[in-house]
Amino acid sequence: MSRKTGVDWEKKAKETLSANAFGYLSGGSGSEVSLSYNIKQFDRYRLIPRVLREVSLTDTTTHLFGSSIQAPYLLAPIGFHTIVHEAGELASARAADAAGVPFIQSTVSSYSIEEVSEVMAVADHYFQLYWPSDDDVRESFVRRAEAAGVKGLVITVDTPVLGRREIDLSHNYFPMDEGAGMANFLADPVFQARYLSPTMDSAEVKQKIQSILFNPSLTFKKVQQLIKSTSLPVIIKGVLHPDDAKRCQDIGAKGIIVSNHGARQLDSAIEPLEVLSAIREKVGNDFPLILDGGIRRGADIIKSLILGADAVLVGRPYIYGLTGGESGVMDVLSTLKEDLEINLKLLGATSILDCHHDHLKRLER
Ligand SMILES: Cc1cc2nc3c(=O)[nH]c(=O)nc-3n(C[C@H](O)[C@H](O)[C@H](O)COP(=O)(O)O)c2cc1C
Ligand SMILES: O=C(O)C(=O)c1ccccc1
Repeated sequence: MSRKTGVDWEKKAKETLSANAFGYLSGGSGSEVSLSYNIKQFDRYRLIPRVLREVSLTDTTTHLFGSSIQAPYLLAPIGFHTIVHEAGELASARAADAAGVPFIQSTVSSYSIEEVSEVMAVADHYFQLYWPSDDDVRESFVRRAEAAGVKGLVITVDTPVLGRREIDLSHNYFPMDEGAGMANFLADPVFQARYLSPTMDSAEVKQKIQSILFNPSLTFKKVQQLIKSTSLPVIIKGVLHPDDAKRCQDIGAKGIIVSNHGARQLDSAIEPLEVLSAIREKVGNDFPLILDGGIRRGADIIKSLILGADAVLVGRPYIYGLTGGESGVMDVLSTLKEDLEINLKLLGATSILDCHHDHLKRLER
């Protein structure tokens, strides 16, 4: 990835983190075709500005799931933040809170749902669920998220198994080996009672977590049952086919995240922007769609919004920023906001609602 937001946090991450940790963060699956196309997807479109529009004031705020957010992006769920900085998710969540944009906490976070929820005062806190293959642990995670007051559940469905990431295989690296990503399990009463014993060493604990982390037998039906059983809105992450998007809508999901998991799951998975319009057409105008993968600049956000997204997720840029702790993440978020504001003005728009199809052209080549 060659594009940067503000300070070159990617370079800083590469220089300061171990090759193993940086490889894990930056890498994709298989031949990494999707990884490069996630960045290039935005270049197939050009923006057509309109002039003389009085753009001295620009408003980047929008509404998502009933909340006002300061800019149309959220921090993507990323596991294992303490491999980057000891303050981990607490720093990222505080930075999101300061920027007034939501933070989506991963199941494999290094601080628990309860600890992250404590540090978020203003912005929305979402919990991303990797559906454990043990139903009682899953149930316990959902009840804890409800009790902690999270805004919604994000269920990731593109990970029945982990994608094959050659960089990690070549390093024999798994971030849990650094003690990261286990907090939600270690703090869970059901997990503790069922899987932990005082004589266990850390290798055994990790093995227990990994043995239940993913669930290849998940179906629409099971997700529908969960939707019915919780008071929280459920958003489904990792959908790329319009018919799947429609099924998510039909089973009661409140929105979906159009995503190829930052090109880390299916090798050669299609770029999210390529399927966005068809998904929007299928689900209608009133169903929230969030796009992620390769968002690096304000113009990428504008193109996503024009093609049908209500908001986007930002992944790697902020996790690289976390090498500078909370202020590093804040720097990434404020640079992105500034870039979005400047580009809205240059487009001739005073708000994100002003971004329309007549501002966009898809290139033939
Ligand atoms: C290091 C890393 C860890 C990730 N961990 C998770 C995770 O725990 N849960 C999840 O749903 N997605 C996870 N993702 C995927 C992101 O939520 C998001 O889809 C992706 O990073 C977006 O692409 P971008 O990094 O190009 O912005 C992870 C991505 C990265 C880079
Ligand atoms: O790295 C990832 O993308 C990811 O989602 C993950 C989750 C759990 C274990 C390992 C990787």
